Amino acid sequence: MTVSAVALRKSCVLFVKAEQSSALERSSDRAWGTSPPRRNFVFVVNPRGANGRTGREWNKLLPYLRTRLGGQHNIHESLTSGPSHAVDITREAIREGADAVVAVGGDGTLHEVLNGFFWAGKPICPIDGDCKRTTTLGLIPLGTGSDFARTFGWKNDPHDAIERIAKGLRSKIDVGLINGSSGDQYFINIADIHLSAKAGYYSSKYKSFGNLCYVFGALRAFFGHHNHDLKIKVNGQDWKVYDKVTALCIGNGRFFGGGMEVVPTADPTSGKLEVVILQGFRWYDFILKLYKLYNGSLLSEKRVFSRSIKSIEVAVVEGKGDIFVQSDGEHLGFLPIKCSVLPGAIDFLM
Ligand SMILES: Nc1ncnc2c1ncn2[C@@H]1O[C@H](COP(=O)(O)OP(=O)(O)OP(=O)(O)O)[C@@H](O)[C@H]1O
Repeated sequence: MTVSAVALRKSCVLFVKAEQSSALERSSDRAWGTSPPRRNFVFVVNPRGANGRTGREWNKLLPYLRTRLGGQHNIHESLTSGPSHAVDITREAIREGADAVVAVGGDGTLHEVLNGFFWAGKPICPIDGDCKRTTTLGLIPLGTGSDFARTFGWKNDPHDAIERIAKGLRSKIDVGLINGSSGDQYFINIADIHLSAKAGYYSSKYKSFGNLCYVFGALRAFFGHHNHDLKIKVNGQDWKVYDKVTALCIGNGRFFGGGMEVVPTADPTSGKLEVVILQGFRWYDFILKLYKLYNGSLLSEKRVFSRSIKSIEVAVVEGKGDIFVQSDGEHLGFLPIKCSVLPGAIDFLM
């Protein structure tokens, strides 16, 4: 997707201006020789997230954030102007030497900020060339679903998030890399294929209904849905055919669709991804088994298969068959895809 050059220029100027003042603040810290260096935190805010709630909450939150974090941090605020803008803001911030880039919004915003940590298949380095100095990824979950935060038991509560940021605890977490029809894409939560991806595609059209968007999206995806035979290659071994696949989920995180625990064994610090394959499901199975999706017991179902992987390739067995693919709730295109884990690729503020 293209980004408005004007909007991008504006965001860069905003960051550069704040950088100049922070450089001054840093030198005065050093002159006194007492305080630790101030840290540059860039907050990438999607004002349209959660149907505009993110922007409204952020405006109320910013004065508190400045009070709580302003003593040790330079706070840089950057609002997105449209889809993909968060990718560009993040790349610019890392090149300028930001200590942390914090996504403020839902999983879509987090996904874009994550993708801003990479360029041409490699992590982005600061302009001064010091690639050992890593930028940390942070999150203030304020989206419709905010599903990645659920893996850590976090709520959509921005004050909790600010406390976590203030504590500054960091942990290395894994990232998934997908190579498909849209080129390289990184994901932090779940990549999924077929029915759930189609439901995600449609639910994005109903975000104005809040969490109900997932119900409407699922209902629309069921119309004309057929389970499909897929061939799958795990960890570079031989292709194996899985018949009547309803959905296939590759989890770094555990939840999607506004709280469905579809990959209950996923752990973003494990160095692996967990794959869950649902086979032969009919529409009424979802009604009967919906509670299992919400209480994390789906793996007890006979037609649900799960395993840990380092890499996976998925393709249709015959013909083209437009099988939807999404990652972190964002539509990515259609099969085939290759996917692998990048263990500990990101420093994350926990
Ligand atoms: N200024 C903007 N105007 C319109 N869309 C935007 C803007 N900035 C970002 N976006 C797009 O909004 C989409 C959704 O954002 P986000 O994920 O923050 O909220 P959400 O969809 O409500 O939450 P969740 O993904 O957790 O359900 C993203 O895919 C992003 O590309």
